[in-house]
Amino acid sequence: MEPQVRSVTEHVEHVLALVAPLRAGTRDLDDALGSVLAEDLYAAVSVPPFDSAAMDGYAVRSADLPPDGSPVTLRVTGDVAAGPSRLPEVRTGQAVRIMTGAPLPSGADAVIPVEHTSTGRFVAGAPRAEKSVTLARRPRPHVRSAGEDVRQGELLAHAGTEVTAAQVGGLAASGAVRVPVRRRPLVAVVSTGSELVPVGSVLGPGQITDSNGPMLAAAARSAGADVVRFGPVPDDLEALRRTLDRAVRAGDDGARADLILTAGGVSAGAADVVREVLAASAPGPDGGSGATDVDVATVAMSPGKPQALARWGGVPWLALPGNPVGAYASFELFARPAIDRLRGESSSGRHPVRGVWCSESTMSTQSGTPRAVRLAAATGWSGSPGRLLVLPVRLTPLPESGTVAGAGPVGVVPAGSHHSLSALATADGLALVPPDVDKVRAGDLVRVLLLR
Ligand SMILES: Nc1nc2c(c(=O)[nH]1)N[C@H]1C(S)=C(S)[C@@H](COP(=O)(O)OP(=O)(O)OC[C@H]3O[C@@H](n4cnc5c(N)ncnc54)[C@H](O)[C@@H]3O)O[C@H]1N2
Ligand code: MOO
Repeated sequence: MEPQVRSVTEHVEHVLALVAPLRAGTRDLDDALGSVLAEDLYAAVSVPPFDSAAMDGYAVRSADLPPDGSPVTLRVTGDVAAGPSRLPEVRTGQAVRIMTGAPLPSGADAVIPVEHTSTGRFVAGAPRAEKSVTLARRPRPHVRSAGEDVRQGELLAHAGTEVTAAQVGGLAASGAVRVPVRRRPLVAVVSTGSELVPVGSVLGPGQITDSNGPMLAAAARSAGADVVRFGPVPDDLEALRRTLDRAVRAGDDGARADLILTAGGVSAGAADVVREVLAASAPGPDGGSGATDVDVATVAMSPGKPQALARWGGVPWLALPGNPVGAYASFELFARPAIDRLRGESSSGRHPVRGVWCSESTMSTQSGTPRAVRLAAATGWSGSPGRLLVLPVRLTPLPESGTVAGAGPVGVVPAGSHHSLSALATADGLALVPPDVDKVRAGDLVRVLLLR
């Protein structure tokens, strides 16, 4: 099974072909935060639903106020607070006390803020004492018209976008109760390698802590997935097959996973057991699932070169390399887009790398997906000719006299080597340097995938 040599963009296409959006259902608005809308949402009611006061003050008829701005004294005939059951009417020569957000009584067409009247201010909790008020016409009526903010039937949110906290407010005000969303994908994360021990174990000779498992699980959660973690699994064919069979049924009551992510064992080593399992794609002796749609690739990126895709027991499987920075870079470039697609996010064309080659837009604003921005390099560094270099970088202030057109006040410097876990841990972003760039010079604009 010779690996296919391909670009990052080509590999993304293969990844996206492996997964399809999950079934849509509905969810209470209170539980919808972070879910992706399965349909466009329209306002069920207008906001505000009625004409209302934009200030605490007096509701008046503007026909009673002299156009030249001279003061007039009106009889105060009633109160209207926010959320009243009965509305007084404002007749000629009358004014009614009104609080911000309260419905405008019939007859009135303007609100005069209390601080611009003879009353001066309202005392919280004190009943109305004033019999009359002296006030004058103001430049603005301080009335919010019904539907001024949102009109009933107006498009509020697009299918394929993630529900944000701010959006929950708008949706609630516009009458949303249950919203059409897709469920969270269930991702099984499997670490492989006989040298690995779980977090918290005392290290024996030659052993290291499994850091990819917790890292990929956290990354998948940050992408909006539920996660079940397996391993670390030793480099043993049958142990890996058994774990993959369990991963297929990772959910509560054996519900199927939507995606399997493995880390490690995918290159050319004698103990690269993932490659071995993929090569022996028939079901195992114990009747396990077996791999189908096997696709082993050498992707033109650094780190993260060896990759494989398959299905195990029908579940899409992304086999990522073991080197921690390569595993993380692979997550951002391949696994996150796969999770986005399962969630029904309309992120195609906004992929941080596909975007580089497919459009001239400089920023991806897709919610849930780290944003790709263009920032100036504050120092120079070497590229990785023929491969996309994924380099952990830190943000740094640029010198005042920036000479680069389009550069902001912030630039980037390498956080360390592209193989260093400490560089990744301290990075603010990943610089994505295209394969045709052999040297990045100070001042060059580079695409950066922001991580925080
Ligand atoms: N002869 C060749 N050797 C290698 C090639 C190659 O093309 N020819 N490619 C190299 C590249 S590039 C990478 S990347 C690695 C990827 O190899 P694997 O995916 O098989 O990863 P492992 O060998 O299992 O591990 C690599 C490295 O990462 C450490 N690791 C693995 N899993 C974890 C984990 N869960 N937590 C922390 N660290 C982990 C592992 O100990 C190794 O040091 O292959 C190169 N070799
Ligand atoms: O692809 Mo490997 O992750 O270059 O080190």
